[in-house]
Amino acid sequence: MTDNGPLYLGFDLSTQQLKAIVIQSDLSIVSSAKVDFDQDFGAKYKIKKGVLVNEEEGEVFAPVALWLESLDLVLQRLQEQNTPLSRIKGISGSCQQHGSVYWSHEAEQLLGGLTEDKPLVDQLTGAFSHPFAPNWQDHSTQHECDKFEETMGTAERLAQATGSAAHHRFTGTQIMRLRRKLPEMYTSTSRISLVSSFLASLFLGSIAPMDISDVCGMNLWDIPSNNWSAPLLDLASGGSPDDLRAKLGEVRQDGGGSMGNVSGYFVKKYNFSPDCGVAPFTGDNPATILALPLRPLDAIVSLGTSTTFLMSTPVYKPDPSYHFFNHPTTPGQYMFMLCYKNGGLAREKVRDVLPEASSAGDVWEKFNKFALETPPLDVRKEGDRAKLGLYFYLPEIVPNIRAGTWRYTCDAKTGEGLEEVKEPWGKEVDARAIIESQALSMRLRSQKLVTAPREGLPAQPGRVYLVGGGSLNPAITRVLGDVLGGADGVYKLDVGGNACALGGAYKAVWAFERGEGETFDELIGKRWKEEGAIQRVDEGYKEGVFEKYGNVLGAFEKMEEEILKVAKNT
Ligand SMILES: Nc1ncnc2c1ncn2[C@@H]1O[C@H](COP(=O)(O)OP(=O)(O)O)[C@@H](O)[C@H]1O
Ligand SMILES: O=C(CO)[C@@H](O)[C@H](O)COP(=O)(O)O
Repeated sequence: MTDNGPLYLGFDLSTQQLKAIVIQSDLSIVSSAKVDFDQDFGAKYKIKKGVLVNEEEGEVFAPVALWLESLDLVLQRLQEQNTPLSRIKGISGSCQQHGSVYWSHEAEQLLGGLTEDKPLVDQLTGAFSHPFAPNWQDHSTQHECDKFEETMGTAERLAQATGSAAHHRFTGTQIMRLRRKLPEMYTSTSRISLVSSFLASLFLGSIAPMDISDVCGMNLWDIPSNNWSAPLLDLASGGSPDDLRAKLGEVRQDGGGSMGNVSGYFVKKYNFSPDCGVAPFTGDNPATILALPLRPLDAIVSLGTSTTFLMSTPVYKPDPSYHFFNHPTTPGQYMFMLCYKNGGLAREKVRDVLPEASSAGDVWEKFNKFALETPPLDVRKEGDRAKLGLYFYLPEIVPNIRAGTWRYTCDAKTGEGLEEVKEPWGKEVDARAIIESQALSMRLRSQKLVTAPREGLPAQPGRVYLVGGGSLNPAITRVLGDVLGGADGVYKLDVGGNACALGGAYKAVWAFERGEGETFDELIGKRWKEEGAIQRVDEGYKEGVFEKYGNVLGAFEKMEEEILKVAKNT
C-alpha cells in the first residue's frame, strides 16, 4: 500500500453477509472485512441464512436493525485491521436487489442528527415505518404479479416497458402488497428506498436517490421512456400515483460522481475524512458486471445464495423469461440477467443427503467426488439414456414452478422419448445432475444472445467468469464449463465471494477519478491487471462434450414445459 494515495470503499450487503473492501486507485486491495449475519447476529434476530420466513404467506424478509448493527460492526472490523479510513476518498457499494426499506416521517431528521456516542441501531429505530425489508426470495405476491401483467396487457408488454415480466420479488409488487396488508404502515411511510439507496442514505445522512440500474428491479421504471411508468405507479399505489412517486423520490441518472459528503457520524466515530464522497450504490448483480472489464460475448455466473447469469449488451431485447436492466455506469448499455432462487442452497440440500457425507473437514468433498465421477448426463455406455432433473427446494423464478424435485430421462443422442422417472435414481447422481440442470437452464435461456466466438465453433460465450461462494468449488466450475462452454475458457475471480463488493469499490474509483466523458470500461480497463485478478479454472468449450448437452437441450425445455403444466406457482 502506498503511504498517502486516496482509498475507495466498496460494500456488498447481500442476503447472508455484509462485506466491505478497501482498494487503492490502481485497484489493488488494501483490506477487507465481513459480517456474517447468522454467525454474528443469528441468535439475536432469530434469522436463518440472513432472513426470517413466514411460510404460510410465502413471505421472506430481513430485519432492518440487523443491517444497521452490521454496518457498525463491519466498520469496526476494518478499523481493527488498522485500515486508514481517513484516506477514503469515495464510497460506493452493491446490495441485494429488489428489497425495500420503509422510512418514517422522522427519518430525515434522525439521519441528519446522528451522534457518534451511540450505535446506529439505537438512534435510527424511529426512522423506519416498517422494521423489515422484504427479501428477494419472497414469493407472497402472485396476486400483485397478475395485476401488473393485466395492467400492461401481457407479460411481454410489461417486459418491454420495465425490462422484466412481473416477479414476486420485484419491488413494485412488494410495495403494492404491503400497502394492502399494512395500510397504516404505508401511510406513515415518507420514503421508500431500495437496499442500495438505503445503505447509501446511512452514509449520506439523508435519503439518497435510487440508482438508474437498480431501479429496473422494481417493475415500475419504464426503461425506454426513462421514467416511472404512470399506469404501474397508479396500480401499485391504489390510485394515488403522485403519493407513491413522492415516496420513491428522484432517480439519479448518473452512476458516477458524488451525491454528497459522508455524514458526520462516520467522520467522528470512524475517522472518515469530512471530504469523503458518497457515490450512488447499485444492485449486487449490476455491481458484479463492474468487477472486471467485460468484453462482448463474455458471461458472468454468480454462484451466491441465488445463481445469476449476466452479460453486458448494447441491445435491449426484453423477454418475459429474463431481465434487462440499465447498465450501472454506461448509458445505452444494458445488463442481461437470469436469476434463480435455487442456487447455492439447493446444491447444499443435495449435498447434505449424499451417502457417506461427512460434516467434518471439507463439507463439499463427497459432493465433488460424485459430481466429477459421474459422466455427462450419467451416460456411461452406448445406449444409456440421458438423465435430467429439476431440483427446486424453493419455488423457482424461471420457470415459474413450485417447489419440488423431478427426474426424467431421454435418448442421449436425439433428446427424444422424454419420460418421467418415478423411482429416484441414486442420490450420488444428483450431485452432477443438479449442476447440469442449473447450467442447462442458463444455456437454454441465453442462447439467443450468444454467437460463434470464432469460425468453426458453435454459438457460446467467449469467456465465462465465475464469482460468488460456489466459484470456489472445482466440481461446480468443471461441470459449468462442460455445459456452458466458453471458447476462451472459464475463469474464477480471485476475490471469490467478494466480486460485487469489489465491483462497488471499482465504481467508487471511477465515480471520483473519471476524466471528462471517460467511461467505466475505459478507466478500469487501463488499470485492471488480469494477472492475480482471475484464475483459469476450466478450459470451457470441449468439443464433443458441449454437443452432448446440445443434444438434450430441447428435451430439457420440454421437461420444464411438462412440469409447468402441473406445477406452476400460484
Ligand atoms: N466450497 C464451496 N463449494 C460450493 N459452494 C460453496 C462453497 N463455499 C461457499 N459456497 C456457497 O456459497 C454461498 C454463499 O455465497 P456468497 O457469494 O457469499 O453469497 P451471498 O452473496 O448470497 O451472501 C453459500 O450458500 C454456499 O452454498
Ligand atoms: O434477486 C436477485 C436478483 O434479481 C438476487 O440475485 C439478489 O440480488 C440477491 O442475491 P445474493 O447475492 O444474496 O445471492
